[in-house]
Amino acid sequence: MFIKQLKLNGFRCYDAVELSFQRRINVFCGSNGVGKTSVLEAIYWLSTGKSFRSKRNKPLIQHQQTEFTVFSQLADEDEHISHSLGISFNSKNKKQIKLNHSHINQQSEIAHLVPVVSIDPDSYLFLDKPPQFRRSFLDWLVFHVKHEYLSVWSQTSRCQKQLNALYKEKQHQQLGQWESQYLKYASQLNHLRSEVFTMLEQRVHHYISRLIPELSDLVLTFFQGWNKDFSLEEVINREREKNLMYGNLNSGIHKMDIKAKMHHSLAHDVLSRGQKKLISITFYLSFIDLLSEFASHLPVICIDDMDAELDGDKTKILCDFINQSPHQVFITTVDHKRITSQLSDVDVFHVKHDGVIQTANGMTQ
Ligand SMILES: Nc1ncnc2c1ncn2[C@@H]1O[C@H](COP(=O)(O)OP(=O)(O)OP(=O)(O)O)[C@@H](O)[C@H]1O
Repeated sequence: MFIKQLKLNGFRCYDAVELSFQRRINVFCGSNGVGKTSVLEAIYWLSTGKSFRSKRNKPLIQHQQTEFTVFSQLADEDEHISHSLGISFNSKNKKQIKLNHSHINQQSEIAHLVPVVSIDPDSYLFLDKPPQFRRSFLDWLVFHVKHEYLSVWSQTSRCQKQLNALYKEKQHQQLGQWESQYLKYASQLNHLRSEVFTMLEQRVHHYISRLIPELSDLVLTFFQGWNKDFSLEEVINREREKNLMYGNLNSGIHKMDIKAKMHHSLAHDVLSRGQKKLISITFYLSFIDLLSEFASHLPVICIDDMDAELDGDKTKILCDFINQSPHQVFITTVDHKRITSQLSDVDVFHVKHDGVIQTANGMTQ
């Protein structure tokens, strides 16, 4: 599945724009602030219903407008249009998803149909971000790799909410029942996460040895959210008084993290910014590999500001990965010549001010 056509109305700086894409590599270039990232953001939004750079959706609505629409035609490998997908969002926070003219309630259905992986300036801070960021990253991967994830995750968070309410209200009677429900689902979720982490870890090491062999000593660990010397049941029993005192569950799967260490120090504290960016990229390349292997459809890849801060050799390795991959890829860059000379099968889009996009053959969209 790939994105053959994209129409944006009232999205960020785009009043109305219609773009046709080719199956492989599409590069958006232009000066700062002209709207390159916004195109990638729209593609990511289409799949996830979220922006990769804004926590809220309202800032995506063009100033002076009350709603935006992102519409796309999806094609199969033979380039035949197989789905038309339109998602609109308005200033009253109402989202409408239409797939082949039928209303869809669950964004997760679209995420399965057209998975999109975004590698953007936030992704490059993978090691510096708070644990929540790495947790979402791993959970997003588990969602695609393990089909039972969504139901286990929603049961776990339902039990956790209930438990937190009981701890807060100091309701001892029902605690045992909800703690054992929580334990059941949290253990399942922990198992799914730890299996996917092991797959991820193997691939990250593979990419580190290719991209940054000097960092091959990096040690990754899966922190499940509680002391590994005890079972979750033991921890919950030991911490019950504390949980009641603070009014919430202290340890559990909501504290999960991926820790990276170099020579016994946190990688975040000892690596250079460029090295941290490269390590981050290895996580995302591994993510793409696993999605390609397990998801029902090949993921579309968006890479924002691709070559910023990468030296020539590293940019070349990344270009080689893209050339060899079967994915549809969208890239933004300020100076396209540096990367397009190393990529094959590329369409270049020149993004100008005022939402005007020019294709290589001179057509203005
Ligand atoms: N809701 C909105 N309505 C109208 N314009 C907006 C809105 N949100 C952002 N913009 C503007 O859209 C423009 C495009 O921003 P975008 O981040 O896509 O640019 P870019 O080309 O990727 O820039 P850079 O190279 O600096 O990353 C910016 O000028 C921004 O101020």
